[in-house]
Amino acid sequence: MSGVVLLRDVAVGEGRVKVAAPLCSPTPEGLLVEAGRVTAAGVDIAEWRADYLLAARPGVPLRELPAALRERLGATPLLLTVRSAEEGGETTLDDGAYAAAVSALLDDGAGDAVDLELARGSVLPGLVDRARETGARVLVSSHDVTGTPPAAEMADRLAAMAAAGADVVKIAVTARDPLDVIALLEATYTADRELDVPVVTMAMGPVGLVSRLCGEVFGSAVTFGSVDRASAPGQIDVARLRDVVALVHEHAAR
Ligand SMILES: O=C1C[C@@](O)(C(=O)O)C[C@@H](O)[C@@H]1O
Repeated sequence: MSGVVLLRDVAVGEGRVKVAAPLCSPTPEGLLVEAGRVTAAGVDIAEWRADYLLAARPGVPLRELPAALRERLGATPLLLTVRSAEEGGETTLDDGAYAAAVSALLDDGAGDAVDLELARGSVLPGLVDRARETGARVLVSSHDVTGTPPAAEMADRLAAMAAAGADVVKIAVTARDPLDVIALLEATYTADRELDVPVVTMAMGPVGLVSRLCGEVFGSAVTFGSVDRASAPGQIDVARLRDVVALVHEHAAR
């Protein structure tokens, strides 16, 4: 049975599914405004999708920004993410440049947790160590922007993330058919029973929306919605998402 990970005061893997929303602005000024709006919207976790800024301003040092973002977010935990183009993000960095970008942001104190892509195999162990040194919790992730692998393959991938040292494991796939969503939910259920870390899953796209609502029943600990701007297909407004997640917690939890 999955464990619980504390991000500031937010217990991931316990009780109601936690609602996360991305900060996607490509400018520091825009990010600070977005951080204020996301916090005011009452999300449980803010995800800084730093790939938008890194792609718009390659090589620009960001030293004061993480601290300013932190201050703007108050008690809301911050998940740092540099998402690669192959996984639905904006950056086209080779493994070395990806590791350098993530490490620099970690060193500047940019995250209570950091998202590290499983596919970054060769630099992943070093980044896991670096995150631990900075006190950030490690979420290892995998995104399929074209389709949905078989349930067993998704469950294996989630297990590989846990074996790589993840505190939280996460998979996002693209659903083209309701059976894709069923496969994702089966993998979620299996991983939640077999792993001792919180599991986070979602099916992207309109068919996948239902997977963002029912996580507590199948064993997914976090769902992603949007405040101003979606970072993936199928995200809905966090206010409505929070209501549904609370409804499930109240009436339909396992
Ligand atoms: O991994 C995820 C989940 C996500 O892809 C989604 O489908 O909501 C959105 C991303 O910002 C985040 O990093």
